[in-house]
Amino acid sequence: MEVKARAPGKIILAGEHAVVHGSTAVAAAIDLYTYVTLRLPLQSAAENNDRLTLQLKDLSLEFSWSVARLKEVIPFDSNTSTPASCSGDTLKSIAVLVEEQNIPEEKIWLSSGISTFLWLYTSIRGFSPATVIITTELPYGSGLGSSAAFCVALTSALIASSISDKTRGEGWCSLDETNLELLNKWAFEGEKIIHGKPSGIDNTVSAYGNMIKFCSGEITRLQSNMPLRMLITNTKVGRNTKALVSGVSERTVRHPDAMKSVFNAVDSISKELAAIIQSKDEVSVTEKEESIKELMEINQGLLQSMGVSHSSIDTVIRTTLKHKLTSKLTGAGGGGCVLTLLPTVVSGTVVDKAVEELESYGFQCFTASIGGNGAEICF
Ligand SMILES: Nc1ncnc2c1ncn2[C@@H]1O[C@H](COP(=O)(O)OP(=O)(O)OP(=O)(O)O)[C@@H](O)[C@H]1O
Ligand SMILES: C[C@@](O)(CCO)CC(=O)[O-]
Ligand SMILES: [Mg+2]
Repeated sequence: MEVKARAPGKIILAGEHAVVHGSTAVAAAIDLYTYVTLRLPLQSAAENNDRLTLQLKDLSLEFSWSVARLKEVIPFDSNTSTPASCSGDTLKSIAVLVEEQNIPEEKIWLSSGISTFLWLYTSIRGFSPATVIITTELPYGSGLGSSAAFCVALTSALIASSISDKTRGEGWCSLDETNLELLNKWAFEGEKIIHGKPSGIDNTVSAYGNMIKFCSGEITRLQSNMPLRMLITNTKVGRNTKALVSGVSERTVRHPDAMKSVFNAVDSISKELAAIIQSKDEVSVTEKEESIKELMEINQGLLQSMGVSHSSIDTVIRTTLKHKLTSKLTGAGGGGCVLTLLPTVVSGTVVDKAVEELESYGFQCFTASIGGNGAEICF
């Protein structure tokens, strides 16, 4: 039997990091996906194929464990109906299984993803043999939610494999609300292994799609009433969300009052941004874009004060400003991707010039459609 699933990456328009500390944030799905194919051997062939294999196709990497080895190392404390957190001890056991795979040193950043794979797979499907094939259109560790898309696509495929009513040949279809809620909870548990202390915004927007306002786990789906075009620039500076999130927490411990004010300011920015995007007033698109530009500028300043910007991000901001375009980092920062608002009045020539200059620094620029579908499955 074969099941496929896909889940989108995301951009955060306002509120990253502060959202971990209870502020509001606004995020939208983008049309770049992570795909998972789950192949289960036929019952009769299962005894001859007793391995769990993970293929990361884009990286030409394959990892494989015998089911007997998994049973030997992972304590069986899973329960398929209620998502639970991976305990520190289980994570240590899983780390042994990951180490045995001798991941190439230059790809060692994959370890947390592979641990997450083993945790989610064995928790949801137990110790059954399978081959799981993963491909992605998202850059790894760049602020576009590659970790969340990975967790959401994987849990979608795992949950879909146990759905009895499999309507075949109908192309991509969404999951029902109950399964969406379930897979989002599992994906959040997976994100905890990768991010340490995630807010849950990335897995939620990847699971549900569209554009959302998110605050302390509460989701409001936003209906955009204006065109919103963003240029995405990948600085290609590698970074790690877990380290950046913990850096902000440490700063908050050192300066609680100052950081509280920063988080409150971000909360106001996200709420104002959500209101502008949804507003049906007579205010012109140009005026709305001017307000969004200013909010992005203030948000970037506050991200700077949280210590999560980077010289490569500053270069993108300075370069786009030369062309009168406003930018802010998106996701965890520290390098990764930067968003630049492309107002409706801006000509293609201006954008082309800005892109040419950005690419001359070795950055990669692209656009993506904003606010599309969330997780989908296909039989
Ligand atoms: N397709 C994938 N296959 C395996 N592991 C993945 C995949 N995508 C992401 N990961 C794991 O997620 C890690 C990157 O997650 P991280 O949260 O640091 O960045 P991001 O999710 O791309 O950015 P952000 O969290 O800022 O949106 C990788 O180091 C890897 O462990
Ligand atoms: C930096 C952060 O706010 C967003 C990463 O895309 C972390 C999180 O919310 O989990
Ligand atoms: Mg992430």
